[in-house]
Amino acid sequence: MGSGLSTVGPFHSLHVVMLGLDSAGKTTVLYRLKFNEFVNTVPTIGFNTERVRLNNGAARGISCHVWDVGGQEKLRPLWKSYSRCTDGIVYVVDSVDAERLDEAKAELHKVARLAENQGAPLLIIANKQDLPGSLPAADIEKKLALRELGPAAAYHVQPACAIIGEGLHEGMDKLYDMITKRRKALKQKKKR
Ligand SMILES: Nc1nc2c(ncn2[C@@H]2O[C@H](COP(=O)(O)OP(=O)(O)OP(=O)(O)O)[C@@H](O)[C@H]2O)c(=O)[nH]1
Ligand SMILES: [Mg+2]
Repeated sequence: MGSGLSTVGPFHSLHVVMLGLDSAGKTTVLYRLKFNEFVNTVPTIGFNTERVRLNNGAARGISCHVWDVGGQEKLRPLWKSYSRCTDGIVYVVDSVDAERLDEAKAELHKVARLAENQGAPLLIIANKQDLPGSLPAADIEKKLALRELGPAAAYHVQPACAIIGEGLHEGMDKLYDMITKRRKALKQKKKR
């Protein structure tokens, strides 16, 4: 896994873990980012991992090692070990599954509050925006109570559709930006 403080530059790789409830769309996101095409998925038992080349904004050309961990309830105890020392966390939410947003919130807060994840930038992917009745990003932000993660928590909520790939690279660019800002801040702190 990543050092959490690895040098970010064109010749270095980011390590990111992707979490979220079962069927949120994590594996669809992973293969969309990797192959730029829709891949029909089956529920993940264990994890998938791919190196992805980012292609948007300042993140263009950066290689990102993404770990996609199964979201079924029995697999969630694994999240802790996969998120340890990661550069950032991608949390995928099904924007039409309003009934399970409380559950999504509880699982997210559990992971974000782990001591080793304190300060790890968080990209929320508000997925399935193509479906009627999908909640907008602002509603997802409220329902997940992201502000309760504390004033220092860096996060961004990105509306997306993993089926066609809309919003994914924009979101990863935002995550990259948060990761580089955090790195700079930590460096400054060390100097003092
Ligand atoms: N309409 C729509 N369906 C999507 C989207 N993203 C994923 N899906 C569908 O949602 C279902 C679940 O997707 P997965 O990627 O397997 O979900 P997952 O989060 O990896 O699930 P687990 O592996 O069980 O944790 C699949 O049928 C996908 O095709 C989207 O943006 N829009
Ligand atoms: Mg999966």
